[in-house]
Amino acid sequence: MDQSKEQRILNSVSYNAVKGDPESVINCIDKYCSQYEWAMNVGDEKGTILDKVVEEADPSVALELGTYCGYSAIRIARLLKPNTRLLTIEFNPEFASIAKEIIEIAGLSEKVTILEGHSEDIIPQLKKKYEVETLDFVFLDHWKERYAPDTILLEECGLLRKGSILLADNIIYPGAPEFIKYIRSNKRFECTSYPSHLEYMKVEDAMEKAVKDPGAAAMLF
Ligand SMILES: Nc1ncnc2c1ncn2CCCCCNC(=O)c1cc(-c2ccc(F)cc2)cc(O)c1O
Ligand SMILES: [Mg+2]
Repeated sequence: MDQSKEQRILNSVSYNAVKGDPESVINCIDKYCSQYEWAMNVGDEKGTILDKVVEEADPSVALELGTYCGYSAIRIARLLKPNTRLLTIEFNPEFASIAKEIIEIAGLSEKVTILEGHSEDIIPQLKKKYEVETLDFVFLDHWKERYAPDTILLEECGLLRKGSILLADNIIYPGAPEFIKYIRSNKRFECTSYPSHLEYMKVEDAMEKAVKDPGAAAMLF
């Protein structure tokens, strides 16, 4: 049976990347996906925005929705401090298994836990089953029509605190209009748009940052 594109990405990382070096894994995936086969990794241009927001959040517990091949999980986890962790939810079992191997090659398996299943099923389990109190940072990069309902679900499950930072990919392309409508009209979130481009393409895209109750967090210190 022919290999999948995701398996070919893993082959390229396994052959070309330096084991234990997250930067070399990131560069290898970006090189492969810009030169040979486009794939829906966040990419280097939007990845730089992701890096800056992760550094701003300096999370103890981070959540990613939509692991895919693990590219953004590696970008996030490589910036995390000791004794902090990233939980990432992936619905597609093949993607989850490929991501696990690529994250292992990057040497970040200790910091990243891949949870296989639907975000709407796993989010309600985070507190009890995965010992999460609240989430400091959430990266939304799964089905675009799930961004809004899953943000509401995170709230309902008491997983967001004052100052929790959400960052959403693909606001322009493929687009997440319901999420933008919801989050920008919600007074409890302070939103910022970061114009960019679709990964590996000249197509316009953007990321949206939403900070929960920012003022309140600031008043605490
Ligand atoms: N309920 C759940 N829970 C967890 N995972 C779940 C889920 N439900 C689904 N999934 C699994 C995620 C499915 C992939 C999500 N990402 C995308 O769909 C995506 C697509 C493009 C794209 C752009 C131009 C094109 F021409 C074609 C595609 C770019 C991106 O950056 C993307 O993130
Ligand atoms: Mg995306």
